[in-house]
Amino acid sequence: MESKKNLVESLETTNNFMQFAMNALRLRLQKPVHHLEKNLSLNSEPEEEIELPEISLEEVANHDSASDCWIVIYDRIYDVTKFLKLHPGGDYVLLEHAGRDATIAFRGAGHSQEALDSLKKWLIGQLPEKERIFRCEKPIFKTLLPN
Ligand code: HEM
Repeated sequence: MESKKNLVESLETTNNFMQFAMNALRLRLQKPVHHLEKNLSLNSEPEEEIELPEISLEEVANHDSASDCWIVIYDRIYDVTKFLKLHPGGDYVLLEHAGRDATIAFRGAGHSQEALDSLKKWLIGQLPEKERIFRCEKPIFKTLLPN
């Protein structure tokens, strides 16, 4: 009887310990992930908060031609009109996305770090908070965001 009681006690202790360990692990996992989410970018330097003018998708859609070409990449707006003829991937891939979101195509093309850095040159604004899907509280994914 005594040994049964001991066994039950020991099982309870083990159970408590396992719960404690699981909670500790959960906390341990939460911390770095949260930290990473905040700072994830291809550059090693932490992302700076940039004050950019807000431009809606409706406004972006007005700039959809070779003489006036805006595209959206990771919730930011780029005026690529002057870049069309310079783009190593050709102007047509940019024109296909004129006035629209080009993030998936941009990501799919597997651009280099240099290409990601060069985005800044054409940056003119960002989507309003409610239209963002990457740089927002519950993004689709947070990896590979350019600064
Ligand atoms: C402002 C936006 C963009 C910038 C600054 C940019 C920049 C560049 C750069 C610098 C390269 C040379 C290779 C590299 O360094 O990765 C490149 C290649 C390429 N880009 Fe873009 N790109 C932009 C948007 C896009 C978009 C929206 C697409 C859509 C599919 C695209 C498709 C390609 C492809 C297919 C290549 C490979 C060309 C080849 O190797 O023959 N790019 N881009």
